[in-house]
Amino acid sequence: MVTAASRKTIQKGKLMDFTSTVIIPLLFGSLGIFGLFRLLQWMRMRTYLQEAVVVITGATSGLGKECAKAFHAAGCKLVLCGRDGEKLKDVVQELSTMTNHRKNTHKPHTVVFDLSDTKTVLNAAEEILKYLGHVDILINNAGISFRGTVVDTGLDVDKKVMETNYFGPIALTKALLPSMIKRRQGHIVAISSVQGKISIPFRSAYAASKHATQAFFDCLRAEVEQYDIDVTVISPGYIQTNLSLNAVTADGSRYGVMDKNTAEGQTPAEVAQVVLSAVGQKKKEVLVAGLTPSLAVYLRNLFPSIFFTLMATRAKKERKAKDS
Ligand SMILES: NC(=O)C1=CN([C@@H]2O[C@H](COP(=O)(O)OP(=O)(O)OC[C@H]3O[C@@H](n4cnc5c(N)ncnc54)[C@H](OP(=O)(O)O)[C@@H]3O)[C@@H](O)[C@H]2O)C=CC1
Ligand SMILES: CCCCCCCCCCCCCCCC(=O)OCC(=O)COP(=O)(O)O
Repeated sequence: MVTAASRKTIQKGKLMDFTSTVIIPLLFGSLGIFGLFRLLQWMRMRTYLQEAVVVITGATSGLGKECAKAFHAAGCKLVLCGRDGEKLKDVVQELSTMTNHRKNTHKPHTVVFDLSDTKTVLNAAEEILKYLGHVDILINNAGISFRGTVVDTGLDVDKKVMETNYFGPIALTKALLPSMIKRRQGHIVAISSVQGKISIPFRSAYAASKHATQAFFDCLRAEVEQYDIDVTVISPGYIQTNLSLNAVTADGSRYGVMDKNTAEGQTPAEVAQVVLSAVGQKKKEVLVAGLTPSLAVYLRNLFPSIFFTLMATRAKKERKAKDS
């Protein structure tokens, strides 16, 4: 006779059998497949980056310097670009003392030029190609920010920000592109910003330059896919760098303030790892930001009028705080 208690024991036994024969193998199988997938991804990325010629602009500080460390440790042949030769030498020296990397690293080459001066940009591209023969990955990182109202800002300031953040990087990209097309190989990276996707008050020149960056490199991606050239646009939120200190103001002077948002942002080393992995995985675009900036991007696209109202309120509040 089958009692209620023995029926329960049979059911429990069946459940245990099911768990040990189906659920557990399935779980371990999935973990195994996931692990294998990650391992293959890592190996592909390692092969892609090892020995790759990587040009990084704005390598003297902040995100550019951390990218230099990350790509150097990955075995890339670096070309570090900046305005200040001495600062670049210091970065090279710092890289040579790095110990936590694999053995096959390379001493970086340095190129000094000002991105806001197109002629020097073109000379630099020529020098890079002459010295290394080709470029595998170009990381357009250098940039400056801006603080000021539209009404008080001279056009020369708008132009300066556009020259540094937009015309300089696109000039360098255009100068290196033909050799990439010829080789049917290359990867162009643009360090944009969340402000390439949303515009916030008192950042007109900066947000405009980053929107232009986003648009240009999106067009480029579509045009060069046929030559097997990749384009990655990275849009970070706040990073703990000198960006706000070095920002230019309405009258052209240096802002010189470390903003709270900047000081509380992600570390440049964290963001550099995201850049490395995005490049290694040939991602088309990556938003690297906290919850509020990420939500702001969605809000701008899904409910623009709410976003515009919030920005107008923010502008009034900031203006009031400044005036008082
Ligand atoms: N920090 C942040 O919160 C965020 C930064 N970004 C972007 O990250 C990128 C790197 O900035 P970040 O590291 O934060 O700031 P930093 O000010 O620390 O670094 C900027 C770099 O750009 C270089 N640079 C500036 N102007 C020129 C120029 N005319 N010619 C050549 N190089 C120049 C600087 O060189 P020098 O040492 O000579 O001044 C420096 O190496 C920028 O494109 C920025 O817009 C994006 C989102 C957020
Ligand atoms: C559904 C709820 C949505 C809530 C959204 C609220 C919107 C609030 C506005 C948030 C604005 C975020 C701005 C982020 C800007 C940013 O991360 O910029 C990165 C930079 O490039 C920094 O440069 P800066 O010179 O401005 O320091």
